[in-house]
Amino acid sequence: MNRTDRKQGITEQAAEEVAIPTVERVTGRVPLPGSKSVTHRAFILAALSGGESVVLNALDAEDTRVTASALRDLGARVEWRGSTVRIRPPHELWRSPSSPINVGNSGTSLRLLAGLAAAGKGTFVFDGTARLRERPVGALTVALETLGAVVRFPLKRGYPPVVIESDGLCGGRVCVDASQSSQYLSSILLASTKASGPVAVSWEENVSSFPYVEITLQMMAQAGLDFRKAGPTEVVVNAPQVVKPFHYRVEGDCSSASYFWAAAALTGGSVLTYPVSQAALQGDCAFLDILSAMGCRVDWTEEGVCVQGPRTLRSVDADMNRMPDMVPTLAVLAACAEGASRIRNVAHLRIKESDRLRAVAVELSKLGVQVEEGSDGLVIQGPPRRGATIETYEDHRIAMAFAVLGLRVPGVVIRGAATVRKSFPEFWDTFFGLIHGST
Ligand SMILES: O=C(O)C1=C[C@@H](OP(=O)(O)O)[C@@H](O)[C@H](O)C1
Ligand SMILES: C=C(OP(=O)(O)O)C(=O)O
Repeated sequence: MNRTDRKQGITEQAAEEVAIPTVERVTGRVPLPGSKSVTHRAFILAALSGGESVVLNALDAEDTRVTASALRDLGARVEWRGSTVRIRPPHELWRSPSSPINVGNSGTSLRLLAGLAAAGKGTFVFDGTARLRERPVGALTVALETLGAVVRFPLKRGYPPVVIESDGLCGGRVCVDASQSSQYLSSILLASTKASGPVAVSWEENVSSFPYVEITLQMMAQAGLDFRKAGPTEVVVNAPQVVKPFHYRVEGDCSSASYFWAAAALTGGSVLTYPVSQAALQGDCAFLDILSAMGCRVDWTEEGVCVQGPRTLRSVDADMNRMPDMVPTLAVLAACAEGASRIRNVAHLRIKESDRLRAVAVELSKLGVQVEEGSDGLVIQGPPRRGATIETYEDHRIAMAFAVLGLRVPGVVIRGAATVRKSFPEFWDTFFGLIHGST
């Protein structure tokens, strides 16, 4: 792909290989798509409502389309116009689709929808890509069984395809093992609102990615659902409840913003991402604290947040358990920082779209960066010494993070670039728009 092609719009051409030009300083403004996590939850809360709800600024990407189409399979009416989505759940309980519900490689869709379906009556089968079949769901189904569902795994115990037979969930007590994924706990919390009686949902302290559970609880509260904290690791959800139909505006996606913050950080430039506010629900906004620790200047404005990169990035030692999706972004910054950086406590990165610890380690090594791969983290010591063609393992976050690194390292080519469609279909247009306006 040459520069002229790039100007004509990468996304339309679904380019598989994209060469990244180096840029002196990246400066500019970047409009953000709606948050993926908030969009998934807004759709599911709409499906729990008693009439038509409207979701504004919804993220239109592969994964949120997966959730929308699964809700259709379950009998909801979903009308998508631009970034406005109208959802009306069926009058009766969820219907059992005649064929498996295909959730692609969207872990959030699989886990949140499995709970939602189990709250209905019938037989529900969830399946997806080859990679999804390697992403576990067993601890969630154990919790659903505690609440009365019957679960089968036709291929491999604990992994999709998963068959859920349910006659509705009962009330009671359930302890969720969310050490592999917070999505199990989010799923049980949402599904519990449809149980036949109140559900005391508890968890161990080792929940991974806990801020996503906080998004779930905050959005349940915004939707008017009744629940109370019964201790540091327990919430009692009142049930059965119906959400009042609502209009909801989705905030900008902080995880998508991170690539542009990183572009400023790596090039000593300055990028404003908007709309996003300090009151954002997403835990990934805390990535800004890490950028500050690395020497960036972070300024919140009325519109959004501006990141300005330093002359030299400082290394960090960071526990990234609470924001796993930010690890590829942090890894490429660490590769250009002074000294060795350590990324800790993210074993759950091995069960994402790719094994992200392995993918980051292998691809950084190709660039001549020294990387030590541990069972649950990485030690990274730059600088990158050469360009290379980067494999993306069908993982959108590997594609976007290494594109940013290419702004500093001559000769980086991203192979499998179209994978960004999972969470950010306009990524390449936004990225090249920004760098063409920069020096
Ligand atoms: O609930 C969510 O919206 C998500 C939770 C996180 O997954 P895990 O809890 O499995 O780490 C995150 O990685 C994913 O991108 C979105
Ligand atoms: C892990 C991710 O998503 P999911 O778990 O929904 O597939 C992600 O977007 O990085």
